[in-house]
Amino acid sequence: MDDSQPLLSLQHLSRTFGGLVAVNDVSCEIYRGEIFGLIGPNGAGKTTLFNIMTGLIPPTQGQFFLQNQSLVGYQPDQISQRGIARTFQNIRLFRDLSVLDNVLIGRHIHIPVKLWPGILPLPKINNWERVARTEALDILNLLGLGARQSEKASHLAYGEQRRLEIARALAVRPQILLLDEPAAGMNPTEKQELCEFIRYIQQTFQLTIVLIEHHVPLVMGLCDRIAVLDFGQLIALGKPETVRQDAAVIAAYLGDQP
Ligand SMILES: Nc1ncnc2c1ncn2[C@@H]1O[C@H](COP(=O)(O)OP(=O)(O)OP(=O)(O)O)[C@@H](O)[C@H]1O
Repeated sequence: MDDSQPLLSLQHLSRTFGGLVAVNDVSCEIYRGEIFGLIGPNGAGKTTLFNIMTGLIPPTQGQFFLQNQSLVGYQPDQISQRGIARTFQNIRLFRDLSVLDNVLIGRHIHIPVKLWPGILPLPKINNWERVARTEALDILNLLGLGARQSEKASHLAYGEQRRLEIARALAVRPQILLLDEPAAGMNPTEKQELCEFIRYIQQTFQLTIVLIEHHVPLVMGLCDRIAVLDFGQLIALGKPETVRQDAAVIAAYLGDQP
């Protein structure tokens, strides 16, 4: 693919809930390999935009494209198969399943239909399972969780659970990873480690990353470009140093930030 072309293109996306305009005519383009930040005050529409991009809710208006293919109307699993994976603001793990099984669940969207039981012989299915387990374990090892593979997810520390959520999203083999407030609930040291971790997975898995984050120093230090939403509208888009000095952004959001 030509890297001068956007990987993800949002075109005039809007979403209303009753009379409330949660996302209002948002257009922007995200390029391969970027770490792209999405910031804005509470209720600005950030998660709603993620929910649209992952097929959880349809936009009221507008389109979004992955490599020129419109994904409006696609279900979450179809979008995931095409390369967009996400984590959630509140950790959503299967707490009673093992660490490894949590990652395998992410991997299972790639089971080819022809491998479903009853269609192909058992050895083929077993082979697929073996490959899936090896890949899942590779991801866990890369994320420093390999030694914990058999433990229940609920036994992991908070920061480890966040990493496990990311491991599960990576098992989808995404091109784009959407992280919804990955630093929520972390102390300053953990936030610093998270920054390094995000850079590490971006390079190791050749990802494009879009992250929602309230911690401004983290976003400014980590992201290549930042989009700022306010009352559903895109009020600024650019490099961190440009966005930081934008009068509308300071008035809407940065004024009371550290
Ligand atoms: N399913 C829904 N039904 C009704 N209103 C909704 C729904 N989802 C979101 N909203 C409203 O849409 C607006 C945008 O919400 P959203 O969660 O996208 O904001 P946000 O920028 O992610 O906020 P935060 O930083 O607090 O997570 C809010 O006013 C919210 O109450």
